[in-house]
Amino acid sequence: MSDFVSLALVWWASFVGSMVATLSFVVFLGLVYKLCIYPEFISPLRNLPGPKDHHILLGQHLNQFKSGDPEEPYMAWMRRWPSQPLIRYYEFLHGDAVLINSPKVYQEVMNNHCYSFVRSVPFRRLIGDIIGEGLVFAEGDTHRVQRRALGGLFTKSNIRTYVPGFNKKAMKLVQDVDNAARGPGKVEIKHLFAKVTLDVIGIFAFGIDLSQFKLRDEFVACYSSMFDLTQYGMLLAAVNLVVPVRWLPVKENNKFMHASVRLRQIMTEITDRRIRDMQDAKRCGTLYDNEGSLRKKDMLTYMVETRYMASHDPWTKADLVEQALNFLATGHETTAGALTFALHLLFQHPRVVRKIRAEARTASIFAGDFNTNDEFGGGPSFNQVDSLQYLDNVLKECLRILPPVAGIPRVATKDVVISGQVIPKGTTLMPVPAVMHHNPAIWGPDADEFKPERWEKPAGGAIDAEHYAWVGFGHGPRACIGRALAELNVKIVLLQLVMRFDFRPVNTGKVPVVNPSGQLRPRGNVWMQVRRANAKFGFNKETNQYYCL
Ligand code: HEM
Repeated sequence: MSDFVSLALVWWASFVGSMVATLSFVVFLGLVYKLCIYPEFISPLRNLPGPKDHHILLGQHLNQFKSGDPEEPYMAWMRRWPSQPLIRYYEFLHGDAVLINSPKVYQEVMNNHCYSFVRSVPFRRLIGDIIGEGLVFAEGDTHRVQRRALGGLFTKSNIRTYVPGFNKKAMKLVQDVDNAARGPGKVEIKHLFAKVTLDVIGIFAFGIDLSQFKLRDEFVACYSSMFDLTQYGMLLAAVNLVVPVRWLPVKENNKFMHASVRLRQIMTEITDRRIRDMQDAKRCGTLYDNEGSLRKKDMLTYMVETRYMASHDPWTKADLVEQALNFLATGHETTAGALTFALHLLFQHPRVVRKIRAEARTASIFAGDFNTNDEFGGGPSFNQVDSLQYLDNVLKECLRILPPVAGIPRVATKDVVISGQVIPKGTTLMPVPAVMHHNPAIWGPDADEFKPERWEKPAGGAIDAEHYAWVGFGHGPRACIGRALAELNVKIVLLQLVMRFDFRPVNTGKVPVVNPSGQLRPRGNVWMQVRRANAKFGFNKETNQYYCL
């Protein structure tokens, strides 16, 4: 009997041993195929140009993390192959990825074949907890339905109705900056802009003055915990792109998850209260005005009425919370980034500042002494802001030089042919706005220079023809839904500040940014010296325009 048992044990051990050996051999063969044979000899992308300095397992993830800037490696590849529309690189375990490097490819991916691609898993891991499961992560038909449901809120004609509220918030900002101008003479703009853009989103999306309820400061603190990462926090975020590690009980993760939970708590409270108030108002017959329109016009009220209270296919309360979080994050972070980079850039180009002031003066937007008799009144009207062509060019140029969105990767859900090239299912396509915006093959040898005048080219010039070369707000069915709101907000705030103050960056040159990140977020504070402007205006009778000295 004991002989039989030991025989059986020996047999079992050798069986397990040979199974392990076979399995290891199969895994080894699989890895050889995945890491060498498929990418080098079989992948339809094998003949595309691209960098070869990747890590054998981590692909370009390691170089991207080490570069210290979410755009830097892509920019280097664009500079090396400026005329190649597609540049191939590797992700984790030699997963195929392609950088979009021409307006035509951008158009085909983001417009013509938009729904053949979905957001990538690493991108969802990077920001999903922060921005919520709303429109940004909806796919296919769900995306089409949500976009249709919300699109009407973002039209220019609706946005213009918010101008008085936005002006009020911009004036509050002016007061804060003026306190700094009369006091320490310097001001930290990143957090100041985060506050004003949150205030604006509060009015537009929730019909609430967030600053009054002290919610704004709590939101700023939550976003700061999630975005302003320490070196170790950035390392965790980078590892999390490849393997999920948010569950690890370390300080950085706890801080991140605490902020994520708190954001949802606050938003759930706001949504709960709004639903209750609207149900009460409906019972009392006060939900609508005499014309049958909702009395409150903000986005949350609209979503509760049209989607939560809908009899057909309603959204749940959790859906509303995720959508609201989506707009809170996408709306304020990008706009605050745009403002921070624009102000920093503008005041390194005094000539541009003078032209903005002269144009505003010509459009009768005056900067008076706001402590006594403020000629701005409540601020410029929508039509006044809309008429400022030079300011519009400046904004386009700011967003060209420093686009706040660093890049949102897509993954092909089936084989797609783009620009004659087969893109196999599962390939990551990477649109990086800065890559499109700095390519000398598209913009010419002065691609890196800040020149708002380049937008004055007559219609039909190179830039018009290359519509998809400027992608600050994206294009196609997934283009930025908040563009009109963002442009108006940035222009109003910039005008108010540029007309009243002279700034000077404490540190000139490139602002260091957080990495990894889907957006360009300054790392640390951004300080500017500030004093009240003493701009002098003159009037040119020949051109019938003001000029600024
Ligand atoms: C200067 C400020 C802004 C910039 C530069 C910007 C840029 C962008 C870009 C480039 C995209 C397209 C991303 C892609 O490739 O898929 C996008 C999408 C989006 N943006 Fe903005 N954005 C700004 C402000 C806003 C504002 C104010 C809101 C809302 C209040 C907003 C809401 C969204 C949403 C929801 C999407 C996803 C749209 C979809 O997938 O259908 N953004 N934004």
